[in-house]
Amino acid sequence: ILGGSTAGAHQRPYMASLQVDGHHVCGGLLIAEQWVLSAAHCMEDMKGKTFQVLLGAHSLSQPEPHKRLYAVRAAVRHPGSNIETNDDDLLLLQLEEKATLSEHVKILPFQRQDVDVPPGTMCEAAGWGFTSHSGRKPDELQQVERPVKSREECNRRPYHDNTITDKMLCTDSRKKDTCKGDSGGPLICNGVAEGVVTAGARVCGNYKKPGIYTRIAAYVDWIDGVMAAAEE
Ligand SMILES: CC(C)CC(=O)Nc1cccc(-c2cccc(CN)c2)c1
Repeated sequence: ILGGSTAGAHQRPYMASLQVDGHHVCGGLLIAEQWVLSAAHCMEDMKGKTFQVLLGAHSLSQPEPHKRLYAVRAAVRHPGSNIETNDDDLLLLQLEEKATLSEHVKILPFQRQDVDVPPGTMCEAAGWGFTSHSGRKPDELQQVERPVKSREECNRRPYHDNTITDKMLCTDSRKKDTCKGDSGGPLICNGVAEGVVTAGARVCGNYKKPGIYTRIAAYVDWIDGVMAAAEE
């Protein structure tokens, strides 16, 4: 997160850190007791290694009473996701067991109505991604407030030039923005998860490349279907 601030400890108890070999790779959000939603791009460069999911954390390094690392039983990428585009950039992770919910570990409701967030709406992103262009990594969860940018404007040059689909949304990225390591985390508008951070143009804090998020409401059927199928 560029240009943001340290979140209040455990004020965002739905936040997940996706870890490989004990290192933070991507963010995620707890959407059900046994399911974390994240971004499909986070599985690149995994080289067959496995994810673990850290819940209940504020600091990545310090021991915290409610911090717990969960093994992943299943990782389900959206079938439409691919490395060339930002399309369908969603990943569902089934935890090895149901998460123990508490004041520090809570489910975040996501938007189920497939209606665009009005441009200008102030939303929040959070994550343990880079806090500088030089790639500084925070130990404590960071957050930033960003206004939604209309798809119509976001699709113009010099912005994303007609690559933003109805299943994506944009936020202004001047100075304050998401960055590497924030992928997979939530964009929260009025207390509801509306988006999942995608790497987009893989640049940060440049007003010409607004932040791109996958619109969760456009994938409700897929999300419900994957979770239901695992219950059978
Ligand atoms: C395996 C993946 C983690 C590789 C990857 O994501 N790289 C990468 C590099 C530079 C910026 C970003 C990035 C992420 C989230 C938001 C943004 C821009 N808002 C950029 C992402």
